[in-house]
Amino acid sequence: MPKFCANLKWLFTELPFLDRFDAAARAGFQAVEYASPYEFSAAEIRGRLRACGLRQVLFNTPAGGGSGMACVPARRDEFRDGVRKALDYAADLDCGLVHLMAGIVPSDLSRDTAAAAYAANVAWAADQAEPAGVRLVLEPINQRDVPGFFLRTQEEGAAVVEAIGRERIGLQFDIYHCQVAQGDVTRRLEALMPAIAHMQVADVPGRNEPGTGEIAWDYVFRRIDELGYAGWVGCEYRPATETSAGLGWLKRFSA
Ligand SMILES: O=C(O)C(=O)[C@H](O)CO
Ligand SMILES: [Mg+2]
Repeated sequence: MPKFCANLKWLFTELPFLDRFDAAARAGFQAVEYASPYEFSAAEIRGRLRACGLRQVLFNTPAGGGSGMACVPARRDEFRDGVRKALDYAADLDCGLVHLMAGIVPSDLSRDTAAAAYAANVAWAADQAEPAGVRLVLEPINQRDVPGFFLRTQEEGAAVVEAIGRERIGLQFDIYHCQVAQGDVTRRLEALMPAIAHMQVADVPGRNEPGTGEIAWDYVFRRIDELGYAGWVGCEYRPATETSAGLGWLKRFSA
C-alpha cells in the first residue's frame, strides 16, 4: 500500500500549527506536508520535525495572497523572490519537493499570455531548483474549487513536465482534483505515472477522508501499487468530524 504523509494544513487543525507535528507523529505518520511554512522560521519547524522524528516531504511556493502567481507576467519579480525563499526553506527542512503554484489567470489576460509567462517562470524556477537538489512539482486544480486556476487538467501538467524534463520537475497528481475535473482516475494514473512525483488524496464530493465518497479506494490504491509508485501520498482532506476519529481508513490501507 502507498506511503501516506499527513497534510498539516488540513489535518490536526484542532491544534495550533506547530503542535500538529507531534499529533501527526503520535497518530503513526512518518512524514508531513503542508502548504506554507512561511509564518514560522525554518529553524522552528526543523526543531519540530527533529523532535517528532518526522520527515518533511513537500510544501508550496508562497501563494502571494491567493493560489500562486507563476502564470501572471506582472508578478514575475514577486514570483522569483518566492521561489528563492522556498528553496531556502527546502534546504533548511531537507525537503526534496516544492509545489510551484500556478495561480489564477487574471480576467484581463489572455490564456496564451498566461501560458507564455507560466512556461518561462517554470523553466526559470527549474534552473534554480536543480542545483539546490529540489524537484519542483506542478498541481492541476479543479475549476469548481479554484475558478480560473491556470493548470486545469492532469494532461496539461504532464505536458509541462515533459517539456522541462522529468528529472527536474514532476506532476503532483491530486486524486481529488482529478476526479472532480476529469474522472477516469486510474486510466490517467496509468498514462501519466512516469511524470508523477507526488500524490494527494481526498474523497469526492466532500473532500473528506477516503471512504466517505464516490471513489473506490481499494481499487485505486491497488493500482497505484501495481504501477510501481514509490513516492508519498499526502492526506489532504478535511476530516468529516475530528482528525483522529477519522483515521480508521489509514490503518486499512497503510503498508
Ligand atoms: O489545493 C490543493 O489541492 C493543493 O494541494 C494546493 O497546494 C493548496 O495547498
Ligand atoms: Mg492538492
